[in-house]
Amino acid sequence: MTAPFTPNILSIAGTDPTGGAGIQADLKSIAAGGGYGMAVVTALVAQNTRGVREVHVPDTAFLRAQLDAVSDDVRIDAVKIGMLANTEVIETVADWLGAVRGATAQPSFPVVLDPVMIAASGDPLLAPETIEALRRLIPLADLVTPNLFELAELTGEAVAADWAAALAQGRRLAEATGVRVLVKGGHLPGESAPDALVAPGGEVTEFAGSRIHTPHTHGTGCSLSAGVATRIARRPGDWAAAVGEAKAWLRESLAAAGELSVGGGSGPLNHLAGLWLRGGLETRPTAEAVRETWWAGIATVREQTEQLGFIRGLADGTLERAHFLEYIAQDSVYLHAYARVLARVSEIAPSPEEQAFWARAAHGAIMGELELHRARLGDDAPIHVASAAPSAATSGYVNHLLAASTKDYAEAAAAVLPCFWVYADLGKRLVSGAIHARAQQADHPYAEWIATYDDAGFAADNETAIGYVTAAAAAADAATRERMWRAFEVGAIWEREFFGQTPAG
Ligand SMILES: Nc1ncnc2c1ncn2[C@@H]1O[C@H](COP(=O)(O)OP(=O)(O)O)[C@@H](O)[C@H]1O
Ligand SMILES: Cc1ncc(COP(=O)(O)OP(=O)(O)O)c(N)n1
Repeated sequence: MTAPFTPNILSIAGTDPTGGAGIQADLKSIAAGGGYGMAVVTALVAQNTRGVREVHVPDTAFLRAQLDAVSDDVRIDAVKIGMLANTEVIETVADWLGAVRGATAQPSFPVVLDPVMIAASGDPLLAPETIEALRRLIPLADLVTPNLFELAELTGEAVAADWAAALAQGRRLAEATGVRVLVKGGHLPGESAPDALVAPGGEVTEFAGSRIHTPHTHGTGCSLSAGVATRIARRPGDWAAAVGEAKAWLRESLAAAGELSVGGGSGPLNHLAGLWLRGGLETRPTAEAVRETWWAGIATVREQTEQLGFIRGLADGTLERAHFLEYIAQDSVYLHAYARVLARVSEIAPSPEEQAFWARAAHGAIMGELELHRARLGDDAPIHVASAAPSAATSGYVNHLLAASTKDYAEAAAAVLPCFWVYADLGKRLVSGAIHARAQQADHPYAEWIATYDDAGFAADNETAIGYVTAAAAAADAATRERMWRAFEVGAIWEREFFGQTPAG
């Protein structure tokens, strides 16, 4: 699976410490649209949901330093410009755009300009004498997104009283500047809140929308423009799609604004409501993390298994043959049932690859292993060994597997995994002499049996089984993952009980 393209989106705007407008809103909007958000602050605004209290505009040399810090290091895929406060700020941003956009280090990127002038509360966010400088900035943008008041200021006309008048003003602005205009109808009276893209040639693409009845519209313009910048970076050139998708997202965020409880005035959008609804809040581990956690989770059981008299005796060669044969007999009984469970796992596997893998494992268990065991029993095996009744440990283990196999694929596959993983690990440690050096000597009484653990094919199958089960666990919801872990853990405990069932302990 290829990773989705995550565009780097830079917001150049003022702040809102309550998080509803300005840079704080932009970053949420960018994240909600699938972008990586970056922010250069033009002005620090002491505001909340009720209004603006104070504005502090830092030295523009520092503004330029922030802009350069970003462009000297990071590929910029789109820029959204919001509050610019005064002429000096506008000119600093214009100079920086002229210097970096299209330069070798920074290929051209789209610019969305939200010509912020006043907050919804009526407080000014741009010095009035600055309108002319803002008009000069527009040709550097690819899209300008004025609300009705800003449109009127930029065209030098009265505020449009209806949608037709707003569109006509938008056409005049687009023609005069040569830049496409997004005319926004959020401040229109009535039941509709339409928007329209107006191209410099006069072509209009309308985006209808009914009015959402909520007082919480703080930061809609900021959020929409940042959302369009994010989407145009993902789909270069398709402005209609970028606006359409951003508006759809804005509408669901506006509709969910009432779920928040932020301030006593006009509250913010619920920027991530749609994502939370569809994706939830749960963090899912990677398959690698599941592998690590589960293996560590059965560390004590694995250690106890390795300390069993049976395993120590098998390693150092002191295991009594009668106990060995008893184990082999129970293993044969177990493998009959295990093969059936593996066949069931294959039957309910979600992909043909997994289906084939588990079916092959079932075949291996019933054929290869049983043949091996028959051969291992030898002439001295008492008759009853070949047709042994299941012991308590064997029955317990088999019942656990059978019960899991009546559940879903996730739980069934997790239950059968310890028989791959614990067995393969124990075998590797036995063969390598890690449990006892004697296990590596050719005259070891169980040398031939120990050698069977050193099987590259089984080691590869073990990795495949771990891969399928941990991937299923990583993709599962928390409750299913917990059931899988329990099935796996209990399976590992039964592995220990199974190895420890002979009088060797
Ligand atoms: N009550 C509302 N219902 C539906 N959409 C709205 C509402 N208020 C604003 N919008 C939408 O929010 C976006 C911003 O519009 P607007 O409020 O006009 O700009 P600004 O926030 O810059 O003043 C537009 O897409 C507009 O259609
Ligand atoms: C720092 C800052 N920038 C812009 C605005 C205006 O945001 P807008 O999206 O137009 O929403 P309202 O505030 O008008 O509801 C702002 N308030 N602060």
